[in-house]
Amino acid sequence: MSTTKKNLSQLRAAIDEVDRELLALLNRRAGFANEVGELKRAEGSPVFRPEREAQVINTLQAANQGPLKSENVATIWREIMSACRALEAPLRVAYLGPAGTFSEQAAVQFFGSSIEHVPCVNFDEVFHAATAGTADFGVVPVENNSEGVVTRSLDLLLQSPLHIVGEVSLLVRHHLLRLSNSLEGIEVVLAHPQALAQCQGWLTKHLPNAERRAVSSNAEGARLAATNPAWAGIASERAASEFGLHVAVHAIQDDAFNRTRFAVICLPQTLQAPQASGRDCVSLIVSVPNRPGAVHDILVPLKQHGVSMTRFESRPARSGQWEYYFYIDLQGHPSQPHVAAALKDLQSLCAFYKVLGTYPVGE
Ligand SMILES: O=C(O)C(=O)C[C@]1(C(=O)O)C=C[C@@H](O)C=C1
Repeated sequence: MSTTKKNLSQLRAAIDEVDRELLALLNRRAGFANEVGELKRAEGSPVFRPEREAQVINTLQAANQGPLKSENVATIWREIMSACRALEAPLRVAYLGPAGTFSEQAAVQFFGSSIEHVPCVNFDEVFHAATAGTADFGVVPVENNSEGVVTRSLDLLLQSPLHIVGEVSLLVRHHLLRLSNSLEGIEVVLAHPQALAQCQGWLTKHLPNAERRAVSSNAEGARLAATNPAWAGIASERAASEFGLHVAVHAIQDDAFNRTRFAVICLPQTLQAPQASGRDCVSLIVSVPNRPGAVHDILVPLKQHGVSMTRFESRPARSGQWEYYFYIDLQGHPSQPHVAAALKDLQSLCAFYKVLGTYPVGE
């Protein structure tokens, strides 16, 4: 029979003691990261090493004996490494702002919260910031599982020197935000066109007479909704607290599992393609000669070499002809011989071939 059960104040004292030890250990870790930063500065190598961060988390998850859950281990160490990284050099990340957008949430989910925020007014500016060097990385949405591709992002990827080094998938819940807590008297609903589209069923049913007004971002819609009691925005809870609004109705998106995939982009000199992580993806843009069977032909090398295609999208080439660019995602890493062979054969069949990036598959 145990007579040594601790009471609340004893347990809190034990927690305080562990926290002091943790703090000392974390600062020791941060000291090593500082030294890594000095080495990297001396050799001019990139501070952010996603494959190393993935390795740290995988090793700890494998060693974890609980009671902490595996996903908590990942969340905690993502933040620890974000803080250590920030000691090595500040990481500037551009995304569609203002504060409170899902793009900002995606940036923090990928890099942790110790980053310098570079909010931009549109996707073009995100690409420009990462190209011109006012940001080290950009985070842009590329696809939503209910609305399909984000066409502007895809078109910008075609023209840009930036490559994709990572992806984040975010469960997107849209809330109806306004100054009051009811649906009475809403005349205008303001949001990004993607959000309006993702909530169109709900809006038609519950606010059939309200005007739907497209604005540059959901957070901008929320900001405007805070200026007029007859206006409502569609945005995140974060945006509600940012602009002092009520969540009048939670989760109004038509698809309960509404997910958006974001690409993390940068110049190749900022970060080269991450090494193989074991679960990787290659993104390509190709076009084929305008002849019968050409689209079918590009699928043949994939089948021959046993490479799975996880995405196939088309965008008009705007050549005045009925020509298209195809956006293709393949499973694997070019360091794997069967993937390298498939890419080589595929390239030989294409009139245009651009590798957008090779990166670990997002969660
Ligand atoms: O191992 C490195 O290269 C580090 O800079 C250290 C560290 C870490 O905190 O563990 C920090 C940043 C990198 O993205 C990867 C890992």
